Amino acid sequence: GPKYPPVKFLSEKDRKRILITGGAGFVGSHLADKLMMDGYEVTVVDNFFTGRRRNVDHWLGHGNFELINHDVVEPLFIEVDQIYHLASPASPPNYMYNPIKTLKTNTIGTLNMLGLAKRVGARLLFASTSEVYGDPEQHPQPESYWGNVNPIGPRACYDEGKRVAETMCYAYQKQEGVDVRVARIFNTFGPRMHMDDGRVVSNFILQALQGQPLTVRTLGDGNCLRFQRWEDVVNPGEREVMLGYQSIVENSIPLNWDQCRMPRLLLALAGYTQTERPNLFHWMTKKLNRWVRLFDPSRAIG
Ligand SMILES: O=C(O)[C@H]1O[C@H](OP(=O)(O)OP(=O)(O)OC[C@H]2O[C@@H](n3ccc(=O)[nH]c3=O)[C@H](O)[C@@H]2O)[C@H](O)[C@@H](O)[C@@H]1O
Repeated sequence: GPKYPPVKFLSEKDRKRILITGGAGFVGSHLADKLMMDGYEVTVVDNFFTGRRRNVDHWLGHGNFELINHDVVEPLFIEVDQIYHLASPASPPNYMYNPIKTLKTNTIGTLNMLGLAKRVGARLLFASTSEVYGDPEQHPQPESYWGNVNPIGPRACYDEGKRVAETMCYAYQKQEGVDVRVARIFNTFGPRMHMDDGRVVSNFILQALQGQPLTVRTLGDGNCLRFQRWEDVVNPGEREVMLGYQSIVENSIPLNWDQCRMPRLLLALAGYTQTERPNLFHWMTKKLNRWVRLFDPSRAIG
């Protein structure tokens, strides 16, 4: 039979049934791996808009694993103990490709998953985003910051979709007693990201591999966008759900490199040295960079 990664044995009582929406996507599939290896029963739901079957195909046929081709905009009736609701395109070119669909996914899709959580009494974690802060007027942004979003701006379908989804989560908590968690995820990178994702890390890698200048944007004061590895998103997110931390958490652990340092490392990995190719950086320094979002890690690690 097929060879699967090693899976812990859990007794039937401990073997929670866990739904991951968007579970064939970049972050969702790493979460699926973690929960599978921890011995849980994992159901992945994905419509394969940006998710890929190959991200989870190493689990197909495993007794603890199920893959359902389903769009969360349609209601879903299954029996589960926990829900990780990650379904949504996350990179700007993807979510701006069909803004109405992005809105439906984050609003109707979230409503459906909250309805499911309410019916079966499941705890639900909603994957929100640093984009709820919009063009922040405060640096870094703590969870208590309300944000500064243009409701009709080019990113509004995603930003406002995630904002109303957060509102729905806490409405279902207050009115219906649904046990919710909201994690605001900041720029994440790692294996299984699309090469054409359009966000900065994959852009840098592509530029480095093609020997093109790396387009690095920095703030005048030397501050840069911060990144997190996928492990630093999946593990705290999982801990929040399993251990029952409550309230909104910026789901971030600071990584010791940022947008200023990362390009040098990528170039080294691509086999270049700066002396060989002195023009490999294209630094763009701006006095005030409204779009820069920096997380405040105190709550996530405190
Ligand atoms: O309109 C209202 O007045 C009511 O709206 C919701 O109730 P309801 O629309 O019946 O639906 P929920 O049970 O909250 O579920 C929301 C959605 O999730 C979907 N759902 C529900 C359960 C399920 O297992 N799966 C699933 O996809 C349903 O199709 C529904 O569209 C609220 O929960 C009620 O408090 C409110 O009174």
